[in-house]
Amino acid sequence: MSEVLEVLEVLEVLEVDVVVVGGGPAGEVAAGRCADRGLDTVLVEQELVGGECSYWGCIPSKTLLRPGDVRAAAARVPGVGAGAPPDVAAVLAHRDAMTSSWDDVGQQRWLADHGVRLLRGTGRLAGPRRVEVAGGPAVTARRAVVLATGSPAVLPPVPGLADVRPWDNRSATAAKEVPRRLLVLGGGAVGLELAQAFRRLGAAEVTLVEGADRLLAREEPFAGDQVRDAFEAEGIAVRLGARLTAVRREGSDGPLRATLDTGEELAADEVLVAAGRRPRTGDLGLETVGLEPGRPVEVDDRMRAAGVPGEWLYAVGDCTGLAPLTHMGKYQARVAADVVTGRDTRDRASRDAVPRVTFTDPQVCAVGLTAAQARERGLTVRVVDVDTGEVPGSYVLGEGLSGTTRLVVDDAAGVLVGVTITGSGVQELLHSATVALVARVPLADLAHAVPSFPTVAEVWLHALEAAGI
Ligand SMILES: Cc1cc2nc3c(=O)[nH]c(=O)nc-3n(C[C@H](O)[C@H](O)[C@H](O)COP(=O)(O)OP(=O)(O)OC[C@H]3O[C@@H](n4cnc5c(N)ncnc54)[C@H](O)[C@@H]3O)c2cc1C
Ligand SMILES: NC(=O)c1ccc[n+]([C@@H]2O[C@H](COP(=O)([O-])OP(=O)(O)OC[C@H]3O[C@@H](n4cnc5c(N)ncnc54)[C@H](O)[C@@H]3O)[C@@H](O)[C@H]2O)c1
Repeated sequence: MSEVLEVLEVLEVLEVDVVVVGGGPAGEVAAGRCADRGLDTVLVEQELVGGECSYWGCIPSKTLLRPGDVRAAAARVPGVGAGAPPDVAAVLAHRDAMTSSWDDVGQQRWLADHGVRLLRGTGRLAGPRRVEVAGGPAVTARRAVVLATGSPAVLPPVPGLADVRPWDNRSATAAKEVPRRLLVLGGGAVGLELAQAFRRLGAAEVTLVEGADRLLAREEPFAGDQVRDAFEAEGIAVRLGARLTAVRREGSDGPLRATLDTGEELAADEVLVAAGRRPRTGDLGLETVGLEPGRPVEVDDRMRAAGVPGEWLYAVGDCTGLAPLTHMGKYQARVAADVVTGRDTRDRASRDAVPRVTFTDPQVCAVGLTAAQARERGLTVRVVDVDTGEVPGSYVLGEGLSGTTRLVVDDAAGVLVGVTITGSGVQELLHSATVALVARVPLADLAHAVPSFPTVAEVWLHALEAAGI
């Protein structure tokens, strides 16, 4: 691998079939699939191959949540109990192992195994089909350039916030210790997962501030309500419809003092900003191909950038602004690579069939549209709700498990357009809903997909019965 890099670095101009800019999950998959199909492919990455997900996103956050999840699950089983509090040093050491201590040698090996050449540096478009790499060669793509530059965290313009060394997802997921008092700004997936992870790892005070009037504002309203109830029950304070108006730190290393627009004053040791993401397209040379820097790269259903003639520019993952999730970026990358390699594939999922799991306890799993989103699109839908906990499969997992399973039914078409499942440890149930939705399985046929006894999947039986099937 290093030999290849050295060769690439001495060349000033390189011509290949495909250049992928950004080696997160989306870029890696795009590059790997193009190379697997025989295209000469270069991947340009300025930091670590593996991107946000592997080092500061999905993997460390799920690793930090896992000890609390296991203890909560054990606490629900009579005669077992939660056991001793987690050994934080061991948990953090495991997190380090799961992120390969922020070293991408394993990912480099993966690229090499697939025949992808890695070019380390910042890539920038320089007109059609051309990518300049800072400190390296300019690369011309005979067939395609794929943008996969991801998204950094947004820092809201709260007076004082930028000066108090706020945590973002990177500082939080790479934390060396658990703060005693943590203030979390934002009640989306990042804020919720990390608030619960740190609380369950021993943070004495966690306060979460959300500007909207509910948590997980894009999901069914009951989902955010159930998470809030669970958070408050385990000592996480939740402030809804509230905004930070000022933050300051006492001395250079002292505690934080935050003021909310409600007048409430909060003290904390760290503040985690989890207020959303923006596409990393500000300094990517988009203007050299007629696109606006800083905006999401809009794509069609072949993942081709809209408004760029010649069908050579593609975008996948968070930088498209479509569905900022690893699995969706990887899906879009498979579509893009298929199109680049001459297959007739279109994106059928990124707008209407996005599966999503917020890994809190209770988890919030959803695919497709909420009832409100379906109605906004002019669909006439019916909502069917049943209790996720009221099945024998749930009783045997432990006591007190509850949640809601909601089907959003389009009766005219006889299919589901949305499913939400809340409950503890229900993540693996979601894919059954995704299959039903994407394949547009008629509701009448779903009655013949028999869930095993005693599994939580029997909630499908109850839901279909409630739907009159
Ligand atoms: C705390 C947290 C938890 C998350 N948990 C989940 C989860 O459980 N499940 C899930 O599906 N999603 C999760 N996500 C979202 C997920 O991390 C992102 O959707 C995913 O990483 C996006 O992949 P990507 O390849 O588009 O971009 P990224 O992962 O951001 O990768 C982009 C890469 O491009 C590189 N790059 C950028 N610009 C350039 C340039 N000009 N030249 C060269 N290289 C460049 C960057 O260095 C980076 O490596 C989480 C996010 C966060 C913050
Ligand atoms: N489990 C998962 O799959 C997972 C986990 C983490 C992140 N992600 C992905 O990453 C994306 C980004 O997550 P996120 O949680 O950072 O963003 P988000 O957009 O989902 O949520 C941000 C929240 O912060 C609130 N907010 C913004 N500015 C605020 C302010 N000044 N004061 C108070 N509240 C404010 C917003 O109302 C919103 O509810 C998500 O959309 C998701 O796709 C996924």
